[in-house]
Amino acid sequence: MNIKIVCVGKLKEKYFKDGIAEYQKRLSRFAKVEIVQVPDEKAPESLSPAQMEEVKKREGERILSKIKDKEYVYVLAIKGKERASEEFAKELKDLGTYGHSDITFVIGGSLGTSDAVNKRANDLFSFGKLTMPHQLMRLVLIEQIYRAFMINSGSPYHK
Ligand SMILES: C[S@@+](CC[C@H](N)C(=O)[O-])C[C@H]1O[C@@H](n2cnc3c(N)ncnc32)[C@H](O)[C@@H]1O
Repeated sequence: MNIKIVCVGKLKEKYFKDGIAEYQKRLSRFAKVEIVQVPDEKAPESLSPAQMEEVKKREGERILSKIKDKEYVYVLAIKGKERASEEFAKELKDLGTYGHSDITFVIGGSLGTSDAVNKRANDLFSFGKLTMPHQLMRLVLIEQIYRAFMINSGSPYHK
């Protein structure tokens, strides 16, 4: 399975980089995991609603340019569908069984994802109602992907 995580902006903190690298290494026996970072739109702190939409639109265009038609796309969104880790694991297994070998996850920038990105999603995936910083979300997501593979392999990692 080929897993791609498309995200906005460069990771700055070493502790995030180290955590993500650790799970990427652990996942390498199950899947090829690629992390694609698109540039964030430089903008002042205070923006009008129209300017915010414009930032999301521009970042969205960069995100969409990294996604091919054949990819099954989960867009991470607070208002998406929540599921348990076991349900997510089964979904990933089923996607593989039914011929989806290219799975892409999208994490929006600090303002979230554009309508165009949300429309491209095969699934809007919520990790709960809490708003997480997009950089932390990368680490949480990759751990959950690893957990899903461990569940599917019957490992005691998932208790
Ligand atoms: C800082 S959040 C954006 C907040 C923005 N107000 C919104 O509602 O989308 C940045 C990105 O992290 C991801 N994210 C943050 N918290 C999340 C959650 N609880 N579930 C799913 N994705 C989340 C989403 O991809 C989001 O676009």
